[in-house]
Amino acid sequence: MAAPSHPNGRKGNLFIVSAPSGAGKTTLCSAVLNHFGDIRYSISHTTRPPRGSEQNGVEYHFTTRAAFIADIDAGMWAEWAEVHGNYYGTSARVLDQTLGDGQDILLDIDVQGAFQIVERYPDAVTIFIMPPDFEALRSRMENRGTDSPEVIARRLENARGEIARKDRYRHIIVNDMLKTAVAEMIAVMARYRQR
Ligand SMILES: Nc1nc2c(ncn2[C@@H]2O[C@H](COP(=O)(O)OP(=O)(O)O)[C@@H](O)[C@H]2O)c(=O)[nH]1
Ligand SMILES: Nc1ncnc2c1ncn2[C@@H]1O[C@H](COP(=O)(O)OP(=O)(O)O)[C@@H](O)[C@H]1O
Repeated sequence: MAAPSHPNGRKGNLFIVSAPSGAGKTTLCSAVLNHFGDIRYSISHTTRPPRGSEQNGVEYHFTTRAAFIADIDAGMWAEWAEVHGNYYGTSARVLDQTLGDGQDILLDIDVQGAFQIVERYPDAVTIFIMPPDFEALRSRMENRGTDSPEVIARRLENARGEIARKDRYRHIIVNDMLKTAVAEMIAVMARYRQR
């Protein structure tokens, strides 16, 4: 049997990052994961189609609505939600195994999913990424060039509701200058990792 990666049998840290679409969450998470090098990224399952160069099993596990719903009934999800018209979910098995091995893990999930995880794992460290202003969200999504105008409009509409719930997060980071936001997020996470 493989030895647990943490010698004290301590559980891993569970970091949750949420943000309205276009705030820069994906960019920030990949910078932070690169920096630490030993934090696992939780690959969600989704019914949304792949965009740009996304690959199955890398950014997401892409699945069908029928398969996703069957997995709800089978109790496979630690949390799941419908976001911008698609289903997204986190595997309970992967999450419990990772934390049990003493391995830190980062979840990039929406506000509904974040609250479900906090119910189930009260020690979860929640981080909300804010854009500097609403206009930045629009221009970042437009510049990213991966979504249709209809998809962008829907995501902008949903952003207000997501931002309205930001105060339930332990940490709020404004992603104005990318470098500053990355440094801030690293500092927040490093504090928990030292405990
Ligand atoms: N509840 C939940 N939300 C997720 C999960 N994976 C991704 N999301 C959220 O779904 C939303 C849309 O993600 P995505 O389609 O990748 O677009 P993005 O907003 O541009 O990153 C974002 O708020 C993600 O944080 C998941 O497993 N569960
Ligand atoms: N601080 C920033 N300043 C300007 N552009 C940014 C910043 N952070 C991210 N971006 C850009 O904004 C777009 C959306 O970022 P992304 O990380 O995909 O957001 P999200 O995952 O939150 O939807 C990308 O094209 C990204 O390069």
